[in-house]
Amino acid sequence: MLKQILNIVPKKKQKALTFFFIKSLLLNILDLVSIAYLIPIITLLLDKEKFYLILSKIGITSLSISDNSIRIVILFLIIFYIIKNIIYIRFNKKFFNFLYNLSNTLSVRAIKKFINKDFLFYQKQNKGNIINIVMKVTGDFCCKLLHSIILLFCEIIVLFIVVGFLLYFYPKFTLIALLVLGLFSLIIYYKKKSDFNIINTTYNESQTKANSQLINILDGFLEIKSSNNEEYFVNSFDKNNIKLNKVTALLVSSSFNYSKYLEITLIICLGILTYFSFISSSNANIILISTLAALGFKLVPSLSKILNAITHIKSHSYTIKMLNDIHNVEVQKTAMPISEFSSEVSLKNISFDYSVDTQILDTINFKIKPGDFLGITGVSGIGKTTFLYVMMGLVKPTKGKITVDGNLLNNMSFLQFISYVPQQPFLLSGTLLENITMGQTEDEIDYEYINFLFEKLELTEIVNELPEKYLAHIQHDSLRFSGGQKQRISIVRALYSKPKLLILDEATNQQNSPLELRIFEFLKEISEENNMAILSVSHNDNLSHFYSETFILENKKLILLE
Ligand SMILES: Nc1ncnc2c1ncn2[C@@H]1O[C@H](COP(=O)(O)OP(=O)(O)OP(=O)(O)O)[C@@H](O)[C@H]1O
Repeated sequence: MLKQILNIVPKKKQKALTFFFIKSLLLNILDLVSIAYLIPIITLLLDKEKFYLILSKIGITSLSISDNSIRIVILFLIIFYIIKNIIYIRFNKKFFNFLYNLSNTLSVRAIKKFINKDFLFYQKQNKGNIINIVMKVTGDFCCKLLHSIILLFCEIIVLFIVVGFLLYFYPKFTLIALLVLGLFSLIIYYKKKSDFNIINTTYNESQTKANSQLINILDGFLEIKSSNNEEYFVNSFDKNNIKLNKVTALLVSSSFNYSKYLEITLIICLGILTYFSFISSSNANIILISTLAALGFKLVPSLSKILNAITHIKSHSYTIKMLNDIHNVEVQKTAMPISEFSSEVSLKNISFDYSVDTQILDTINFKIKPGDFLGITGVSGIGKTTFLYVMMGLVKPTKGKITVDGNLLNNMSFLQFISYVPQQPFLLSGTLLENITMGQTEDEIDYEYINFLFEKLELTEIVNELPEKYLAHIQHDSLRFSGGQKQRISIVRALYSKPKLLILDEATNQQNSPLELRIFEFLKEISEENNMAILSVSHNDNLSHFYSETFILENKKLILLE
């Protein structure tokens, strides 16, 4: 298990983790030392005479302690405690800062892994699961699992020291206490074992399901409304969310209650000890009682921390499996410096299937050159979008090769000189401007060109009506813009990056006919001016006069229409 955990923690952070472990251990030992100091002081304060008597028994006879020295010792003790606690506070601050920082590093890796994987991987992903990994699993792994493992090791070492000390001075009592506490811990462990498994599996499964149900509700608002069955969707969310909250309650209450169970056990031990007076020398009793009282301060929290740590480790072990391959970020490298697309993109004998028994494209040959305006048509579901995915470098053809300006495309990655406008326009959550400029800084933004494109796509009036203009905030899937307006905003976004090849996948099908024609007029104009190629997939025959060549996709083949 430790090996798997270390595989998840980046190498650079492993060193820091070891450092925090050592520091935590030293602080725990310092804590113990502070308690060891407390024992003679309590004894001294309770009964000075007996303290001398005990000292004489261990051979110290010449020591005389004045009230003044006691005051100094107490002052020293107070200062020692304050310093120790300040060091502890600073350590905790740094340690949690480190753990949450590590959690963030892992979340970013998880996102990178998602965004850098190939398109087919992306299509298969359950968004609820991705959100779970990025927002919860990484946090649970660092702040619950890793933290608990470090605590567990430190506390076990401290416990060994305490038990060793007790065994040396009070073997009989310690053995009985060990027996009672050991038995108690075993009972607790077996009683809670099934709970740990339930918590672990519930966190593993129900969080993803609850997230998915929530996404359904957020994204499917209108669909759910029209089904008139809101109750069903809320209940589906509730069913998983309640499971999560139940196990969290179990986990939190266990954490709180361990120390209470331990206190009961300790009190019983102390009671038995006092009642039967295990040791013959009455002088030593006061030392023993004060030792136990002082150790009780350390022992109870220490044991309670151990039980807590075990609970958290067992309950969050699911995170290891989920983050197992987090570092396998396959950044999709381009096999060649992406060519400028100065002469042609060529597809030779391309075949493609999503699975063995469903071939979509069969031995297709196709070429597009700068300045071309080509059209593709074909019945619904025949594979037009799939063909575009292959052409853009998003999915790897099963057979055949793609070349750009004669250079073979080896590794699949989105070809940078292409802008793609999909059937369903997607507006990001952000301002209208951010939706166009897609991450450009203020200095880089070409407002003049944006104004020009908005004008040509007949969006200027719409923007002018918005109080915040280009800075109007959009929620994704917002109904603030109509379907047609969203499509036009998507076309502006695609053109703004000045692509060499514009791919339109039924990108204007929500426009009224005259507007669609005007958009195509403009596209033809801009294509001629900038030598930009356009490949348009559409069912609309009225657009065919814009194309120099029209193809039809049928029976898995791309055929040129004469
Ligand atoms: N990721 C995928 N896994 C398996 N099959 C898929 C996948 N994506 C698409 N398909 C299937 O491939 C076929 C072609 O789909 P595609 O979207 O390319 O058709 P299309 O011609 O663009 O359709 P439309 O005109 O309706 O948009 C469909 O039968 C579809 O179900």
